[in-house]
Amino acid sequence: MEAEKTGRTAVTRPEGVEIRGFRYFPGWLSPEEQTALVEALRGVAAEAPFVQPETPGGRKMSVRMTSAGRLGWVTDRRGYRYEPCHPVTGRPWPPVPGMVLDLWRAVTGLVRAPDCCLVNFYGEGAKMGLHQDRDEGDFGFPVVSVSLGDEALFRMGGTDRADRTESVWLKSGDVVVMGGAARLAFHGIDRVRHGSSRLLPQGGRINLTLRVVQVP
Ligand SMILES: O=C(O)CCC(=O)C(=O)O
Ligand SMILES: [Fe+2]
Repeated sequence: MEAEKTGRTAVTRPEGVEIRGFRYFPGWLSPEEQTALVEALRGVAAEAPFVQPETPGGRKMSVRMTSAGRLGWVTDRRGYRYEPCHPVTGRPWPPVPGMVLDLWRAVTGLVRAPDCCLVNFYGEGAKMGLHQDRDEGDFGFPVVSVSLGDEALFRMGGTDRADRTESVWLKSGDVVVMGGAARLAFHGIDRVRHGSSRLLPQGGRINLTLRVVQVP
């Protein structure tokens, strides 16, 4: 167990377990940290409103998205890519909240900060199909995912779409690191148990995905 100084109190972080190369840290964030993070994300969404994007094939995604950081992940008819500005406001994305950068450093041990903090919002019935994260320029850096709010069934596979998969219910405060062999592993959210958490007053789930996009 690793104790980390957060200013007022020393927080004990879970060690994590390995599932098919994914590193899973149940309960990384305390309830107080989760509340503070939601507050910080309200600030992000006020500057960069959530949009319900379209896939390159023209289908509306069920998840709503926004980003923080130097680059934001977007999708529309022109394809999946990273952009320096919000697609509707045209303004640069707001900075990644400090506590998210702290989490990235603590869980990865990396000095290099992520370029993108993608914020996914799952309302009732939203899900995300099995996919790989492969729009980044360097797969040597891990992807870190943070879950807040309602529980979600997270499916983890291998680098081939047909590989066997294993699923866990991600809960509020859980962190998953996709690095090494799992960096290009298929993953997705099959379903969310709407109303299973009280973190968000109206229910729903927020997922943050932190990525290094462009090196250097
Ligand atoms: O919501 C999640 O837990 C996964 C999100 C994800 O895989 C992505 O945004 O690429
Ligand atoms: Fe992903």
